[in-house]
Amino acid sequence: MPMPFEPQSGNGLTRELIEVLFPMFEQASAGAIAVDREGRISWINARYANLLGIADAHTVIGRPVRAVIPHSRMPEVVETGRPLLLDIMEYQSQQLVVTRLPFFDEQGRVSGAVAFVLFDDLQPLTPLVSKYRRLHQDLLAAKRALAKRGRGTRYQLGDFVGASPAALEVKRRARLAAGRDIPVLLLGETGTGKEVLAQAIHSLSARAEGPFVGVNLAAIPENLLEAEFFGVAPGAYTGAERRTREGKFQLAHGGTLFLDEVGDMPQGLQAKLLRALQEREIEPLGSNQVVPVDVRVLAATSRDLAAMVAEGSFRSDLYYRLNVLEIPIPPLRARLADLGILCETLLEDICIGQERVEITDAAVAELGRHPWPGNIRELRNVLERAFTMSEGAEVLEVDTLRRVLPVPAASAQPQAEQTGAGPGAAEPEPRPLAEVLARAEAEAIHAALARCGGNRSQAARLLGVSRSVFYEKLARHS
Ligand SMILES: Nc1ncnc2c1ncn2[C@@H]1O[C@H](COP(=O)(O)OP(=O)(O)OP(=O)(O)O)[C@@H](O)[C@H]1O
Repeated sequence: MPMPFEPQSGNGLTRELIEVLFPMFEQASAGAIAVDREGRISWINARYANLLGIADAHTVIGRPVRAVIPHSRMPEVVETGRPLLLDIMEYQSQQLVVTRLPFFDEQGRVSGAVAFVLFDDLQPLTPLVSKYRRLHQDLLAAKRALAKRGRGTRYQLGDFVGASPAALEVKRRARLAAGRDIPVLLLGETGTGKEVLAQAIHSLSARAEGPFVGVNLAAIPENLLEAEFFGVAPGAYTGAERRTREGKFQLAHGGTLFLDEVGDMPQGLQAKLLRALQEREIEPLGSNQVVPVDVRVLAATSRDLAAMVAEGSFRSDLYYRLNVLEIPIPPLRARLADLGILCETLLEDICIGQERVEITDAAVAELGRHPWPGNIRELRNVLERAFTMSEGAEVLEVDTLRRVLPVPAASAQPQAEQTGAGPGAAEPEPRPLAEVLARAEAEAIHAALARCGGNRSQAARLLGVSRSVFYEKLARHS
């Protein structure tokens, strides 16, 4: 050993190539072997024999390669005449990365094959393998998202996570709602999953193949709402487009119209919406023609709509029209039994394409002490921040969560006061101004939401900003 390598004969290019490449490959590889056209070992170098734990290489010459290396694919190469350029082969507990090439005689017939072990352990390939896995998972996630978007929705009923009695009751009602073509009113604080449920009801309903169109009444300036709902006829007013602009009603024709924050609908529009629902037709702005529409309305609000009816700020006839079936969704603090499963599901989603992270029971219990004014949206946000801060740790611990949980409004005090240290003794670490401002803004938003029991219109008023500015900031910090 080593024995000279002598392919019995070869046709031009292949033989030349093998002659040029062979010494290089043999030197650079962790082992090399050759077989004849029957798949019997005709040559093996000392390094490979060593790697396979063969004390005397001569003892294997002439033996069928599979008798020595059970998972070898050399017989396949000599049979097909096709190379296997990159393969991972198991040998006992090892994984070997191998390349196998056939060689030919002058008549172009396969006369044998050579194989090189490129790596005898996968460690050097780890960055490549994990990048491949990440890309593969990203691709799967993108395909799933695309498939759902094709139907206009991203959520199914299974996406409303929870097994507490309260969560099961919500799902029972959602199934009931899906089976009947009636208006449904979803009641719940911000981030409790009203939109998740609305989409799930649509996906389960007979209108599933039709469009799902959502409109957030609190996020659209009042003067644009009517055009947004009913569309605009060509040249309806100075500066209006020449083409017809379709409103949400037309866009939702044959499907479902989801009216989010319906409690924020101005009185004028309430009357027009009621008419549209009763007559099943609409009149685009600037047009004197009515257009028939077939939509099923799902409405949602975080406000106390019954109280608004009692005080006269919401039309009672519209309220009864929308509220044929009511689905109250409890806030997260009222179904803490679901916290564990929610964390698990949300973390799975957050980690897509990256290493999976778990959460300890103690950390879940710590989360249970927070009031969650922003509900599941806020929980997701906290877990995302914890995941980022955990810097590759496999488990989220209590300490990491304490660092990212918003400080409850009542106990938010300067650090020096909390530690009892004198002035200047516990100076906070300077952070970039943008980060400090963003954190202060997020905390103010959470504190306002907590104070108003999740009612965003009230929270916006408390902070002295318009509803649309509040929504925009809420989305940024959620
Ligand atoms: N039960 C749930 N299971 C899993 N994820 C949920 C659940 N409820 C809400 N979420 C997640 O929380 C986020 C907010 O949900 P959604 O937009 O449906 O809430 P919402 O009640 O409509 O909020 P808003 O009133 O502010 O519009 C989404 O990322 C959603 O995926």
